[in-house]
Amino acid sequence: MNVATDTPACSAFVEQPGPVWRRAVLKVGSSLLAADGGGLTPRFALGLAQFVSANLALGREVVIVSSGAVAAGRAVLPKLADSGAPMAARQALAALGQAQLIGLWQRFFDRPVAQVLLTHDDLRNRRRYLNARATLTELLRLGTLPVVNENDTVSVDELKLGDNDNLAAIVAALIDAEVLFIATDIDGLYSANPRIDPAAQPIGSVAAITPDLLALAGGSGSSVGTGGMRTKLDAAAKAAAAGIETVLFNGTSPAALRALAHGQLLGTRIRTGQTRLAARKYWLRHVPAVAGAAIVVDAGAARAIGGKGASLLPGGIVGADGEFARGDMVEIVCRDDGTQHVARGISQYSAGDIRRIARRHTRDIDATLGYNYGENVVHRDDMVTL
Ligand SMILES: Nc1ncnc2c1ncn2[C@@H]1O[C@H](COP(=O)(O)OP(=O)(O)O)[C@@H](O)[C@H]1O
Ligand SMILES: N[C@@H](CCC(=O)OP(=O)(O)O)C(=O)O
Repeated sequence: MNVATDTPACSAFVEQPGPVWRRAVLKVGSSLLAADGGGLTPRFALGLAQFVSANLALGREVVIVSSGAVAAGRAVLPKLADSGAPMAARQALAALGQAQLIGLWQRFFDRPVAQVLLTHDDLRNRRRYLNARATLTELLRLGTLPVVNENDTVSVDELKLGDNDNLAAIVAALIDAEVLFIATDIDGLYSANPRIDPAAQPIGSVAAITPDLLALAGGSGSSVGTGGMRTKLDAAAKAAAAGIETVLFNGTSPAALRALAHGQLLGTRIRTGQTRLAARKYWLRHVPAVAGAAIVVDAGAARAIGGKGASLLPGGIVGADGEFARGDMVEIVCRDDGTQHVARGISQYSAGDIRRIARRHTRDIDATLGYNYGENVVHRDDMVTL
């Protein structure tokens, strides 16, 4: 197997302490997986897989967001890559390459690799967002390694996320990760694209993603990459808004991988100071609730939510006002002693379902509805008290 050599620019970055984390997303770009310009190669994937394995062995959880399906597909059917139907051809290439991509990752791990393909709609629609979150969380609980990609085969241009840097940031927020690691073919963020400007200076840490900073970021440096540094900074901004730190490092560099293995970092840390909890609570406090929608609870549930920060279970629910869907933001009110606004949060069940399971034990949800989305009608992480 080829051993990657450090790129000269790597020495420009100074080693610094890396983040402390328990759950992370690792985004791996096509530039690393199809590095030789042909199909997929294990050349750099192996080092990244070792990084993942070492962390899994420490009890940490990792979701990989992996690009490379289109590049892999191109190698399977080179003629298709040059044919005249770009959209359908790209989608066909993604379908061909995706199987190879999962095969590549599975080679490195004893634990099962789970393929998760997401579309823009899955992440926009709150119900599907919650379903994607539930599936990914379950896959982690089961000890599998989820490998996520955009479902390029069904996403047409207008509906595409388009780049996996942003998809990875959304997935990081979705699973409540502490860190988004973006492995790419360059050592980190520079003051300009160093492939074009040899005077470009390394930027080891970023505390705010400003328009000036975004202006430094150029496009992709390879024939297989999408978006270049710009989409990475957009992704870092998205992650930061959810209180998640982003780390950019060179997945081709043994020195960068060595540093990570020792809890250090050679690359760029993007931390804006927003904590995850503060970001989530801010969002929960400010996203509009469905007009006229409320879950009505009894005084005991109101006390448990307000005093102990408990999740809301069906047993403490009296009823539901208005109409809302699973995934909607709703008020939680108590009318036992006048009307008291207790909290607001994301309901795991629709208004109709809640009316049917109100006052029942959690174990009866399945028998009552014929399905269940878990015992919590509103999970405490999805709720802010008022
Ligand atoms: N300011 C910058 N700092 C570092 N890299 C930059 C900058 N501007 C543009 N780039 C380019 O971004 C590329 C990485 O993005 P990309 O090719 O999309 O890779 P990936 O496939 O890993 O997503 C680098 O190889 C580099 O050419
Ligand atoms: N979903 C596409 C990758 C899109 C993308 O963002 O690529 P990259 O810039 O290499 O991370 C694929 O698997 O080919």
